[in-house]
Amino acid sequence: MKLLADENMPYVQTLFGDWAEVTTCAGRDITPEQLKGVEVLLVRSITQVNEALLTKADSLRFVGTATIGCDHIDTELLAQRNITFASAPGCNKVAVGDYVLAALLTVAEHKGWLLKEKTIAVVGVGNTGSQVAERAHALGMEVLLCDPFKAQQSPTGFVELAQALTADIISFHVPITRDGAHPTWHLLDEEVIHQLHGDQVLINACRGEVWDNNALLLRQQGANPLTLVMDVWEHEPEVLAPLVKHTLLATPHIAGYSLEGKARGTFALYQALKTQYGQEVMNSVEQLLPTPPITHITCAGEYDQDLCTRLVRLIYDIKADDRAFRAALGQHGFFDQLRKQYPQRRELGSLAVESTQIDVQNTLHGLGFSAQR
Ligand SMILES: NC(=O)c1ccc[n+]([C@@H]2O[C@H](COP(=O)([O-])OP(=O)(O)OC[C@H]3O[C@@H](n4cnc5c(N)ncnc54)[C@H](O)[C@@H]3O)[C@@H](O)[C@H]2O)c1
Ligand SMILES: O=C(O)[C@H](O)[C@H](O)COP(=O)(O)O
Repeated sequence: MKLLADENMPYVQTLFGDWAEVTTCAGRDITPEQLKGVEVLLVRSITQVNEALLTKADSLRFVGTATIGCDHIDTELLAQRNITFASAPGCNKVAVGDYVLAALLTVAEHKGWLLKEKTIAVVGVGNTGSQVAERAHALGMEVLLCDPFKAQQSPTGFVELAQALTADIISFHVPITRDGAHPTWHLLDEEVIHQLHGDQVLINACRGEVWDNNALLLRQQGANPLTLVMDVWEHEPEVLAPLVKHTLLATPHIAGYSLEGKARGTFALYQALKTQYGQEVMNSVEQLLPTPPITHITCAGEYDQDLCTRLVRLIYDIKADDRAFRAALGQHGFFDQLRKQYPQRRELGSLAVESTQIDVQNTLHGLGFSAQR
């Protein structure tokens, strides 16, 4: 069986190499010719799987995306052609939670804020948004949840977008949608951007098109710029370069790029594909992962935001990602290059943190660290 996979997908050879003829290539460059005779196509979010790509894909039986977002896949077309489709919901939600936590602590350091005195609005309370909300609760923040679809099912506990937009920090975790009752394309449009006040912080770790980047640039060039954390950009891999110097943190769509998150993405497709072919599956992704560089730490003393910042940076230094982005900005192909060469990043849960004080221990676990190894 011929299997073609994106080269940025770890563990493809390990999981599929014994029963498929595996070829890998750059996800943005897959051509219709390459799909001739291919039965299984495994992509990440940068491959547009549409009519144009599938013109010569006569043998294609299975398409999988090792990502949460599916906006790059024409799922109707796949259904029409009887091609099984699988994605990896939730695979990198923990990594996104880690990313936003690291961003919050860096924002707080920059602004001299105590996060427990601040309000955060989570817009989109699914897999990734819930991770962010949990960590913000553990930080002692007031958390506003905004999700009109979830609010329909359980009307208490959610706020309207207008109220969410009054929070000190607003973090976006919605899929990109252009239709329906609550489309997210340019959810943050010129009008909304204009209403925000200069002390507010915006975080986008979902899809670039949720924010109107040109309108944002205009706002940032004015008298009261916002504090911005941008992992995703309109028109990736292009970036509106002048906007970068008006961001506090800028990264190349790597919020979900923990080793665990990527491995879970490939593993979800392995399970779906093996099941389709009636084969036995390994049931845990853990056995694929190497031992993390630091596995265990004991904390003395009280919990404070500074301790939290130091512990998070031990595992994930978001400022290093930001520095690499700014250093490479403008070089040809820099965005994809940074993603391809992304260093191995582990999740906070790979570190077991112990403290003799139960409240410190509980807080650190709420932030995503493990208890015992
Ligand atoms: N930057 C990254 O590396 C990265 C990683 C993972 C996911 N993502 C993106 O983040 C998106 C969200 O991921 P997820 O796993 O949380 O998805 P999810 O489907 O679990 O949750 C999305 C939530 O958004 C809500 N929603 C939809 N439209 C809304 C609107 N107009 N206002 C408020 N809420 C709305 C939905 O009801 C749902 O609860 C993905 O679709 C993907 O595009 C990015
Ligand atoms: O939707 C997702 O899961 C994320 O956006 C994912 O992390 C993107 O990774 P990529 O497909 O760009 O490698």
